[in-house]
Amino acid sequence: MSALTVTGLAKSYGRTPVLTGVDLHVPAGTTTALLGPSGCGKTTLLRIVAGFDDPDAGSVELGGRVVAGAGRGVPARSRGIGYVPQEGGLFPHLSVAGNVAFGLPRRLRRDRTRIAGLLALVGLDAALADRAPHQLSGGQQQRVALARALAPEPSLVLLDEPFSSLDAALREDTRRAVAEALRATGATAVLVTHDQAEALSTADQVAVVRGGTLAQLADPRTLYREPRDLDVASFVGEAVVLDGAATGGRVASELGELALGRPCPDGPVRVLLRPEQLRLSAGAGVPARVRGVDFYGHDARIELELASGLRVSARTEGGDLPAEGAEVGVVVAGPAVPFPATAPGVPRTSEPTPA
Ligand SMILES: Nc1ncnc2c1ncn2[C@@H]1O[C@H](COP(=O)(O)OP(=O)(O)OP(=O)(O)O)[C@@H](O)[C@H]1O
Repeated sequence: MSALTVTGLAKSYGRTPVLTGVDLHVPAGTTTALLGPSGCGKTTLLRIVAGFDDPDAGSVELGGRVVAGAGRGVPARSRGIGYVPQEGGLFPHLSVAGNVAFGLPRRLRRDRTRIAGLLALVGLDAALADRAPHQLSGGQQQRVALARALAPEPSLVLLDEPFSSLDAALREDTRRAVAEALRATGATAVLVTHDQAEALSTADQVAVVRGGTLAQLADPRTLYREPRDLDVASFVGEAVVLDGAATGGRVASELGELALGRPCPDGPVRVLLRPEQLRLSAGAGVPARVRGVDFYGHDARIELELASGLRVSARTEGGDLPAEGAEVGVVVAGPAVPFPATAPGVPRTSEPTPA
């Protein structure tokens, strides 16, 4: 498996710039998720890496070899890249074994042990080997597609929204099986997704694509806890954003005096909290009115209205939930992350309701 390095990559379609200078390094044996809203250029980036499209500028290096840019263009078939498309793309006239064998060198195509090993790798029983693709669930089809992509031991595996057509339960199982198979083979992989939970839970690092470039490249925990700006913060999870005044590493805010997660100059500041940091407490904390309760089973999202009319979200375990209209106390756990008071594009959790 090889490291992937993308440098200064640019691509326009007609006069519309799609990628405007992407720098990305994926260390060998790790998985990077490309996360971004629809139309931000994730697939375009993946297609250039795969060799299906050429960049206008910049380069792609695989294992230290330039495969695109700088006057070079190694054809897709010679890059040693495995590709898993959105919906499997299995050959309908071949059995599961036939599909997986397609990825193997000719001399190994009849090796049932090898094929069973690849199916086991993606969590599938060898008994499925003789089925046709249409006799499999969507999740099983995606696992077969991954087994086929891994069969030739590619230098890099690209997965283009591989779980997007699956329903929630199947999606989670398939995602986990794919992540385990990638880890077990030491694959270098790039996963395109617009699902932040999928990106955070699957990848070693997440690249947030915004405006044709990378807004941030970081490991999942850093990205969630220390986003570069409030736009990234709200893209990778729900954000509670408050204005306040910082003094000596603490900030006075509408949710009381909060500790700051990193140093910032004294003065006006805008801070980020996550809804799971807001704890409801009877008889303690800052008073708030419950304006909505979304019950999800394992947890619940409580919409709270603060004294100023600002609405914020709390995430709590799904057990003892307050009634709508109830007055509760809010206590904040853990530090707030400071941003400049003038941070652009600030996504307030909710605008204050008019008086
Ligand atoms: N072959 C093409 N010709 C013209 N425009 C294109 C072409 N391919 C993509 N685009 C445009 O480039 C932009 C980026 O598309 P791309 O498919 O890379 O986005 P994406 O982030 O993968 O989106 P999604 O999550 O919806 O798949 C879009 O505005 C799209 O309409």
